[in-house]
Order: sequence, then structure tokens, then C-alpha cells
Amino acid sequence: MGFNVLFIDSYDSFTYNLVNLIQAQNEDIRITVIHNDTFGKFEDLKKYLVAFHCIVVGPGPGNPNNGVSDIGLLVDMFNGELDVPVLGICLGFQIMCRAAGARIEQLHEIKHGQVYDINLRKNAGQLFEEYPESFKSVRYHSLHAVGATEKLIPLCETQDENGHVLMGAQYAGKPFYGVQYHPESCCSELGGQLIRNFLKLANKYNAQCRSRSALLPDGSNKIKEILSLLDKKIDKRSLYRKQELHEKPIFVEELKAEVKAEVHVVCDRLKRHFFLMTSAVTDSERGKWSIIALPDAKSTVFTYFEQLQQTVVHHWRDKDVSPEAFEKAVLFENPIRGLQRYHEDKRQFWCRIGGFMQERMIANNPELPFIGGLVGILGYEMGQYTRNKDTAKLRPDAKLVYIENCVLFNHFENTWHLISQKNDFPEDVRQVIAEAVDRCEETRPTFDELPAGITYDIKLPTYEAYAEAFEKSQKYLHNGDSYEVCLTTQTTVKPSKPVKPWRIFQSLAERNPAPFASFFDFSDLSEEYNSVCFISSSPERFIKWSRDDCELRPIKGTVSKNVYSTLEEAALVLKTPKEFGENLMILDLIRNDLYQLLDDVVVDALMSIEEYKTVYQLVSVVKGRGLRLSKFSGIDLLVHSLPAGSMTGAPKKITVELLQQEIESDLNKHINSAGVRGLYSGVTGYLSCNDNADWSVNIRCLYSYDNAKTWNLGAGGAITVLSTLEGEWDEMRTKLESALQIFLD
Ligand SMILES: C=C(O[C@@H]1C=C(C(=O)O)C=C[C@H]1O)C(=O)O
Ligand SMILES: NC(=O)CC[C@H](N)C(=O)O
Repeated sequence: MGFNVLFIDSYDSFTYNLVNLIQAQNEDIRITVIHNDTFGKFEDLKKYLVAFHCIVVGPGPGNPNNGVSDIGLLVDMFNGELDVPVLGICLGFQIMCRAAGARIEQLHEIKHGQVYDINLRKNAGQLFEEYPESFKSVRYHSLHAVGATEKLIPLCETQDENGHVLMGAQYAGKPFYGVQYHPESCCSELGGQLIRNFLKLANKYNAQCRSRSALLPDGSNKIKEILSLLDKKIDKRSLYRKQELHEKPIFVEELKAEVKAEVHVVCDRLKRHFFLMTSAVTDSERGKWSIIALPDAKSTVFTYFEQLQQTVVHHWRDKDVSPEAFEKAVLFENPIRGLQRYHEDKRQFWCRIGGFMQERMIANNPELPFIGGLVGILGYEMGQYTRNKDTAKLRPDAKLVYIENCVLFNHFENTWHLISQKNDFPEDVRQVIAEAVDRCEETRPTFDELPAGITYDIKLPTYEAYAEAFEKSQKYLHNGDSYEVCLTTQTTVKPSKPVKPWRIFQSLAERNPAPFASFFDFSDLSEEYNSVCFISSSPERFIKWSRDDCELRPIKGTVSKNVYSTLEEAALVLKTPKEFGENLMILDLIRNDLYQLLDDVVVDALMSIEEYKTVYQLVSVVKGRGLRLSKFSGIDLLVHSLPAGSMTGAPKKITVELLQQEIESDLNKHINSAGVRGLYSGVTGYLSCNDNADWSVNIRCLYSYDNAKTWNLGAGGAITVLSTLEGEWDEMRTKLESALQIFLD
């Protein structure tokens, strides 16, 4: 027998963790998700309820006291004669309690991502059947329900600095239940049991009490019609139709070296343009490979301007497409030979990229990370919920170049791979690699200092503006609009004389070694002019995937080595509620992002500590499996999960909007006043033709949009209710200086 659940989402970042938890209880369950504003009024939704055995009202930002603006159609859900069993979670619970006459008030001590003992009342009843008297669950809330009423039967509570806090209740005489805690969090106990108990209660109610006409017979056409209509309310299309991959002859040559290669030294000797994705830190999980990508005249270059809603496509250094002609074509729509322009939104851009890659996907060498494909950079404004409103219109939000020839170095086995899709690997590059293989000893000059005699004009965020942004963030956290805000600042550096980007890269990689070092100098229009230049030394992987599975590694929780110099000291701080909550919130958010597209998601590492040159950081690892059989591709996962949760905070939608419109637009007005982050907070990496990909988060990076005259940097960190202004300012400065230091002494 089918069992249909209507899930009403309030644009939360934990929705799909719940959806998945419900689905996991029984394969006959069919869940339909809509938003709280999919219909204008609850009344408009009512006619569809005959198709559903129960409703789950999910968690979310906002305050039920604020009415429609915060909770949409949920405002009058419980008024009137609702004859459908309901389970409310967190915000959903608060809405039910309010309808039953309780008051919704702010907690004195707010709890975001904290584990508490939930203690059952004696009368907890069937919702908590088979539960022990006390169990652990995660709390994400600023608000709570207070005031005993006849209509509200308390079922469980917890105790903290606020006193007794209501954690679960039933609406007297109705099949409406709810919990304040989050049963779906990866650190909650017995979440599945709660869902099973509720489903049992719902079944019983439907069989014994629900009027016959209120629920259509199982399998009726009318039910099918309603489900298919509501299913279309949220876009679930994949970017392109996946196909089975086949092998195709390509050229791959492997050379074994006796000694470790210094990839920088090899790049230094190349006589042609290259992009580099390398590693200054290698461990078993990351930094195993360095990739040198070799663009040439055959390389297609995709540029996307979010603000202009324009994709521009041309070939690498096409003589007809000069920087001037390019600018005119993009801004004034002048047609020129060799350049195609398309007016399209971000989704259409991605469909184009998906279609382009699909034609080139092959089954070859799955053991190699990259065998040719697209490489490049994506800015923060390529992600959902953001707009690029910068006054400078010609700042690309995405730049991807198709590579046919590349070189890989395996840092564990000291092997080189020379790869060519068309069997035309450049002879000059082969020679440089052959010399590196023959040489017994690689000596490397150190490049930690930039050339002497240059001064730097540095524009930094001010402490006052930061303090104001911090207070604004706290206001939203306290009001229940957000649970965590990743607050970031912008800095620019103008050298008095030009410094070669490659020198800047060498210096950054030397001073701030990290597993994801990237060098992308996009002189795609002419050798002398780089339209964008991006240099990073990032500790953080955003997403990696192969045909079968994917991995995300969010970093959240940072302590500076200036303050805590040993791992033991750092561990004590990183295991406190502040850092734990900060990491858990993003971990649950990342699970949600993946669950939206995949059914099989696991937490592979929970908050392990990693050491870097200037900081210790907490890292969690989330894996998604079953990608091969899914209708979604890795590109779908990437696009759907941007912007990276560790750079936004949670819930993602509202926090991103508040940051752009209210918080960072003021904080960063010394650089731009549109709250635009640009390449900082975006991601960098590759889409290989064998469907392997790896993207790192753009932090600890430097980038220029003006032919390397001005360098931009961003730095920030997560603000929670447990943050202090001084602590966050110091953390932001430490991160900023890990890149800025190259200009400082
Ligand atoms: C925002 C930055 O970093 C992000 C925030 C972190 C944190 O709050 O602990 C850690 C790593 C990044 O996800 C930055 O480095 O600028
Ligand atoms: N997680 C939630 O649903 C939070 C509900 C509400 N916005 C609060 O902060 O209390």
C-alpha cells in the first residue's frame, strides 16, 4: 500500500535530511515536497490534501509571530478544520504550538548545533513509543514555545541555562504532533524511531477517524494527478541526459622518475602557457596529483558574465578576438568573427557546459584524475541565491577552458603521465618532462620573497565596519533568521610596479603551503593581457567525484597557531560547543545538499583536526554514493551545491541573501557596495572527460581582473551566537594574513 507524505519546506538547509530519514523508514512512502509559498494561502492547498496520508512541516528560518512574510501559507494551517495528521519539526513545531495558544519567545541562551538530553514526560505516549526516558538530540533554534495551554500537551523537554525548554508536544484532541529538536541531524539519536511512531499514529488516525471523503482510495487516478502536479512545483531536472561511456583511443604515456619532481621547477621551464593545479601538502586523501593543463589554439574558452546574463565562447588567443573587440562584443553586442554570445541565465550556461562535456565523455583511464576536459574558476555569484551587481560589468563569474593536452605528476609514485586527446602532445613539453625524469636531483630556488623595491598600496576592511557587520549578523541569529553566518571581508593590494603572477603564486605556495594550490592566468585573448588571474593555496576541498561517488570536505572551526601552538591545545578549543556547533551545522547542510540529489549519503569523518602553516581546522567528510545509477551527474551535484555551504552559513538561502543585501554590502563598500564576493568564495578545479572532477574552495587566494595591476583577497569566518567580536576579528585577520603576508615584509 502506498503512503503519501506532503512535506512543506520553509527554505531550510536541513529539509532533505528529514525527507531522507522519512523515506528510509519504508520504501512504500512517497514524499512530495513543496515550499511554504508554493501556494498563496493554505486554503489553496487544501483541495490537494485528499491525496496525502500525512503532512510534515519542516524546520526553517523566521518567526511564526511575523506571519506570512516568514512562514507563508503555514500561517493559517492549523486554524479551521484540518483533518490530516501533521508532524511539525522545529519551526513547524513552533507554528503548531502557537496555534494551540502558546507564546513564541526568544531563548535567553540560543542553541545552534548543540546536543542535549531530551527527557520524556510520563505521558509521552505513542509518539515516543520504545524510547528510553532520555536520549540525545541536536537543537537548532533561537525561539521556543512557552505558556501552558489546555490545547497543548507537553511530551518532552530539556534543561539548560534557560530552565526547562519544551521539546515535544501534541495538539490536544488532534492528530498534530511536533518536536523542537532536529531528529534528522547526524548527531541525533533515535530520529528514525520518531518518524516510525508518527507514521503509525497517522495510519491509525486515517483508519479510525479521518472522514471517508478526506482521503482518496489508494492508487486512484486523482491521486496520481495531484502528486504529479505538486511534484512539478520544485525544479528537479538534471542538466543533461547521462549516457553510458565508451573507450576511445587517446594518447597516454607514463614515465617513472627516480626522485620527487618539483612541479614548480618543471613549470618554470615550460615555453608555453599552462594552468597548474598542484599541491604543496600531500596526504593519502588529497594532493596526490599535480595537473599541468596546456591550452592551445584549439581550446574552447567559456566565459560567463552573471550580471549581463551572457555566455561568451571563443578559441584560445584567436587573432580575431582581441581584448578590445571582446569588450565591444560583450558590452555593445558588436558581432565579431570567432566569438559566439548567448543571452542566458546560470542554469542555461550549465546546460551548455553539461551538453559540451557529455559529447566528450569517455570511459578511459578512470584511475587518472584528469585526461583532458574543462578546467577553470567559478565565482561566488555563480551559486544559487546570489547576483553579481558589481559596477564593473566585465568581471567574469566563470571561466572554463577545454584542455586536450596535459601532464600529470603522481606525488606518491613519482610518475609522470603525458596525455593527449588528439595524439598531438607538444614536443617541447615532452622534452622538459624527459629532462626532469633524467635529472637525479631537482634543486629548487626558494621564492618566498617577492622582488625587492616594490611598495604595496593595501586597502583593508576597518574594525568599525567589521564590528557593525558582526552585530547585524548577531541580530539575525538571535531573531531566528539564521543559524550561522559566514561573514567575509575584502581587501585589495596594488603593487607600485607590476609583479609577475607566477612569482606571486610561487611566493604564496611557499609561504602558505596547502593541498589545493592553483595557478590560472587567463590570457585567453592575447599573450600580453590577462582578463582574469587567479592564484590560490586552499586547504579546502569542495567536491570531488568519480563515476560512482562523490566526496565533500567542509572545513569549519579554525584556531590560530599564534594563540594555540600545539595540536593538544588546539584540540581542546576545537572540541568546545562553539566549534562543534559551527562544524555540525555545515555538515548537516552539506548532507542536505547531497540528499536533494542522491539517496545514499554518509558522514565518513566527523570533525577531525587538520594542521596548516598558520591554523588548525576542523574538517568533516561527507560521501555520496550511487552516482552512476542516478539521473544526476557530478556537474549537477556541483552546480546544485554552490555556493559552498562552508562559505555561506545556514540556512543557505536566507543567509546568502542577508549577507549580500544587508551585511556585506556595507562592510565591503571600500571595495564595492554590491555585496559581491567575486572569485573569492567560489571554487576552482576541473571536469575531466573520464568523469573525474575535483574542486577546491576559493580561500587563501589572490585574484586580479585588471591585467595583474590590482590583487583582490577575501577572508572571513563563521559567526554563531557563541562567537565574540574580538575572536572573529582575529580569526579573519589570521586567514587574511596567510595570503596577504607575501606583500607584508
Ligand atoms: C571564510 C573563510 O574560510 C571558511 C571558514 C572557515 C571557518 O569559519 O572556520 C574555515 C574554512 C572556510 O570554509 C576564509 O578562509 O576566508
Ligand atoms: N531550525 C528551525 O526550524 C528554527 C526555527 C526558528 N526560526 C528558530 O530559530 O527558533
